[in-house]
Amino acid sequence: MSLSVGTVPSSSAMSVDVENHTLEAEGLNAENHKLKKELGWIFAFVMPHRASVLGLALVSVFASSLVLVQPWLTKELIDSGLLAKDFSALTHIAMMLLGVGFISTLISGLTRYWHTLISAKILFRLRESVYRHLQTLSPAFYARQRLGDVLSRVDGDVAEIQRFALDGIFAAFSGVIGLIGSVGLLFWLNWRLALIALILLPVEWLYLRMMRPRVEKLVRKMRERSADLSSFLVETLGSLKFIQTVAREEEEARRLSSLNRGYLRNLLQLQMTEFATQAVPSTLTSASRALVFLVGGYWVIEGQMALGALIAFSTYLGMAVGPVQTLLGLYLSVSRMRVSLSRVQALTQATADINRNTQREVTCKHWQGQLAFEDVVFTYPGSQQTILRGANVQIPAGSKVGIHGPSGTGKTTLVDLLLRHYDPQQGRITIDGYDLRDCVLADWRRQLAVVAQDIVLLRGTLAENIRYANPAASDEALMAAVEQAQLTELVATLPDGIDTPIGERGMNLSGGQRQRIALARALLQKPTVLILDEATSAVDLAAERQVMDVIDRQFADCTRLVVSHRETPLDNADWLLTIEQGRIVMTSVDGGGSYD
Ligand SMILES: Nc1ncnc2c1ncn2[C@@H]1O[C@H](COP(=O)(O)OP(=O)(O)OP(=O)(O)O)[C@@H](O)[C@H]1O
Repeated sequence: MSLSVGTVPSSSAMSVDVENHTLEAEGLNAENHKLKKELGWIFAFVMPHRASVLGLALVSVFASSLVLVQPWLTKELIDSGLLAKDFSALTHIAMMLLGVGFISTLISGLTRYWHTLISAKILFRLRESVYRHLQTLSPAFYARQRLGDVLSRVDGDVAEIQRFALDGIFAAFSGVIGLIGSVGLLFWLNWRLALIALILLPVEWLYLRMMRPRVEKLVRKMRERSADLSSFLVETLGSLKFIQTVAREEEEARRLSSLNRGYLRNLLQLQMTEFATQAVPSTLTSASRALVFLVGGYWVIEGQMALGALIAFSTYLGMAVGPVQTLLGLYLSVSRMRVSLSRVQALTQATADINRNTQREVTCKHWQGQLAFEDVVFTYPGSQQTILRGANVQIPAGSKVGIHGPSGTGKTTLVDLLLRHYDPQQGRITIDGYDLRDCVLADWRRQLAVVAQDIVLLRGTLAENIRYANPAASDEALMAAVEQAQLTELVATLPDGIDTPIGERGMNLSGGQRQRIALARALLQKPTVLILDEATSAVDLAAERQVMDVIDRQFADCTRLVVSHRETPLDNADWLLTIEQGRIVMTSVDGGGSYD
């Protein structure tokens, strides 16, 4: 697997720091050709919305052009109103100015809504694409990569890109046009008219004060939504191996879409409230401008004020300040966006350890459960240590195989190869004679139930957790699984029975209870192959005996692979399997022979 975002050994703070610098340096050192590639990548997400983006750009050009109408109105005001000494024309043009201000405000509200909608859609498409990619990566990626860092890229950096798309590009658009329009109109200021222009300022200030708590409330709500999103990502990405095992990637991606929709609703609400907060002051500014023309125009007619001063004042008031500030702010946004773009794209360049696309697409639903390793050679990507060196074994369907032996010989590696978290470099692993690489991945993984030492429980009710690998299971099947896994007593003690939320990661349950939940889940899944990987190591011998009795009884028809250092789980095994110097040795418990 190649990963360009760097790796972080968890034990050393110093190396974490070094890795962070490497990550940042990579983002900052993005050269021109890289930027081109990155922009090309982002363009793919913009393309589906090209018609909206084009429409939005045109509306923005129109809105910016409206600003330029004002000098023209000024000219009309001088020629037709002041020089002609026509007070009614003067009033008429002042009303037109007010109208232009009003239309501009309306258009900017519309474009803000439109900007938010389009940029959010692009952002979510981008985020969902990155998330789907992360779902395909193997456990080795998450063992090397800090989850928080992944999260900050998927969340914060993607948001930074959106912020740029939302505020930056279109602000630059109107800023440049506004600046070009206003450059020729900068003249002198008139202090008396300035006072008149500022007369509505206290009203604007009072209004902003009134609106502030409302905006704050919405921003807080927004942050909570954002925290929900982060929690979802941390929870599911942290449990991805399990989610892959039960082939629920699609459902998780859909949950993300639904969170995104909630986020979008809040985002639009916030944006519109912020818009309303700014719209009133800006309308009042337009009114001030009209007042300036009325009073200033009157003074000019009365000979109390120079005509040039009035023109300079009005144009300065309307156009000079905003665009310059916008463009300066944009300068900083571009560099922030560039770093974020490169950080996000680096995630998508991490490649999976297996090829998910099969040539033959074997989808048989009625596996017998005969497993075979044929000349399997396997080394972890990036590792020097070869774990399997030409391993051969045939595991008969429906047999119970105890896998034991010294630590670190590769027992868990065998399980991960069966689950296709990795593929062997040489040889093949088969189910009923079919190469696992020819089976549809999700189909194959649904045939395997794994009960490991760390039981994965997700936020939700007990019933939802038991149903996780088989959400379509009937209530009767669910209750039967509960009974077979000896969970009836626990269900009776819970306040809402099987519908009681069991909390994040099942914190309030004992090891034995968690194990039984995992068993009930496996029972409901009706697997072809059951894998127990040190599943009972956290409970005492009596509980272990009980759990193993349930397993031997309820999964008698499944091919059972039991990885354990203890003896009880291996009782009643048909075969015992060990890995010795990269080769698999399997001996019959009856002394009937061995397989190497
Ligand atoms: N992602 C990985 N990258 C590189 N090496 C790994 C990785 N995972 C495991 N290993 C190494 O592969 C070897 C076999 O590990 P594995 O977990 O399969 O052993 P095990 O027999 O299950 O051990 P235990 O009995 O302690 O659970 C070990 O030396 C381990 O350090």
